Amino acid sequence: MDFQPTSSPSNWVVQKFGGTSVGKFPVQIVDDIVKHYSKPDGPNNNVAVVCSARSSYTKAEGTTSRLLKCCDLASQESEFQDIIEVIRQDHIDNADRFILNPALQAKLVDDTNKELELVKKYLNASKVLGEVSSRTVDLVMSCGEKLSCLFMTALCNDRGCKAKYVDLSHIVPSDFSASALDNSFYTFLVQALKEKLAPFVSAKERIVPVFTGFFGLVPTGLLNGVGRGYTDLCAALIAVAVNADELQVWKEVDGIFTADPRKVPEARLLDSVTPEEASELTYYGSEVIHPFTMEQVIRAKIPIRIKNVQNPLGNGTIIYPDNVAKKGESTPPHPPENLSSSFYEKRKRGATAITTKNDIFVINIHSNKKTLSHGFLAQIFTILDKYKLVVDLISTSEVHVSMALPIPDADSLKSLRQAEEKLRILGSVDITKKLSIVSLVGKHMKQYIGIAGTMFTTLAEEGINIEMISQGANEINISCVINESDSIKALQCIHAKLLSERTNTSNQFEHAIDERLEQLKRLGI
Ligand SMILES: Nc1ncnc2c1ncn2[C@@H]1O[C@H](COP(=O)(O)OP(=O)(O)O)[C@@H](O)[C@H]1O
Ligand SMILES: N[C@@H](CC(=O)OP(=O)(O)O)C(=O)O
Repeated sequence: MDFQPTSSPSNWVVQKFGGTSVGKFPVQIVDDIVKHYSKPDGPNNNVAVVCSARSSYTKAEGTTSRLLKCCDLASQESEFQDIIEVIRQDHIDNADRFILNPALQAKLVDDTNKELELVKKYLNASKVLGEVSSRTVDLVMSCGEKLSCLFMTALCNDRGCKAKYVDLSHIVPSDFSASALDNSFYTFLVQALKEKLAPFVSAKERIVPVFTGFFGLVPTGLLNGVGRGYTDLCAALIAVAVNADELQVWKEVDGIFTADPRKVPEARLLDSVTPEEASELTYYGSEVIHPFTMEQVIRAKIPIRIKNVQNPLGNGTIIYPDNVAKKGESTPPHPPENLSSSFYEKRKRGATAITTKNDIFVINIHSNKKTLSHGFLAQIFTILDKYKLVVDLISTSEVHVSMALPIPDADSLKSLRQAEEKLRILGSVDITKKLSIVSLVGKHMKQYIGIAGTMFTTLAEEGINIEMISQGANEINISCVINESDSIKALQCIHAKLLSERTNTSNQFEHAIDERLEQLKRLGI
């Protein structure tokens, strides 16, 4: 993929707002963030906004989840109207509450009703067929981002910040022939987004484009191909298209912490993490940023900054590789260096963060030796693939396989039970539920001896039983599976041993000595 970014500043920042932020803090987003970043006596940037569908409280009860529930109901030929009414009422109450200008408010209510009528049409057609295609799911899902962005555009204009709604739900033409989400598809999207941005880039007057954080009907279906959290990827592609100086992902936390601050009050805010670390944290339970986001922006040398909507002046956390030059710099840092911490600061911490993921089941399969071991693994994965079951961790010997799988809902449990029946043909199967994965993540852990040992000894000292152990092939993740009821205790005790401020301070002596020894070595003493 060749985006050919220029190294000079473009004076554009792309700001992505998640669903719960739009739901809870819309006025702060407009007044303290969008207006602030674009004002002449402030950072004076051109701002492009990208929003996800609104959630008043949690993502699980948000608009996207509700729309997906409607798709489920339609596919079972059941009634979905009540949920559409809940979505309508929620958005209309919101318009009443926040939009003061009567004309803007009336237009917003009208646009909201029109979008929901369209969704009802798609769902009614699917209900008759008793089947909802992935294309229909995408069309229905896009309504969430449309409603949210219609509202945010109206709110910006209502509060004196000129903004224009940009609907991306048809950016991929229906006859587009790509069969996969590959580089050529992303190149096509970036080009199409450049065209959408062009009028804003060339405009004499500053107008904030508000992009629906939904980029159309992608080849494999957005939900299958990208999954929930797709707005991060959409924002990344917009950042690449405008060659932004920074992609800002605004959340309800100050940035990325050494652990979920809700579960570990001593968790520390990190200045910077690498894209690999951010991906691992997201895969293993800390929903930081969608893993597909990073590749797009980092190729174009655009740093990603995670920031808090409630604390806009905080520095946040930067996601950027520690061995790649930034936009505007010709050479990468040497020795490899995080953006704001020194080499020794980074070495000192070893592990970067810890995370847990609940709703895990472990399947143990002991081969009946009727197939050779290579056939044994191949058959297991064919069965799991058939039931769309994802394996988070695996540990194997020639005749025994243990796998940790996320089973977060009734549908995946049903698939697991169906797969179990087939797996029994291969050998004895036992399944343990209510487990949790604990993952210690850190790009620099491999330079240390004894981190895994400390992690597992700490769990043993707390009387926490380990069900399974696995170290990721990329060497930035050491994981184990424990009882879900122990997960908070495990997080807190490992954090205290390997990640707390106190641990780092006590390590300072050790590293001061290390540093001195290296100096002496350099001097040949
Ligand atoms: N290591 C971590 N650093 C920061 N937040 C974390 C971490 N692990 C888990 N979290 C949780 O992830 C959530 C992400 O922020 P939130 O604004 O709720 O997301 P969204 O933008 O998807 O709405 C926070 O509630 C936070 O408690
Ligand atoms: N609205 C979509 C896309 C998204 O990215 O959401 P959020 O930015 O709130 O995580 C979802 O719920 O998955």
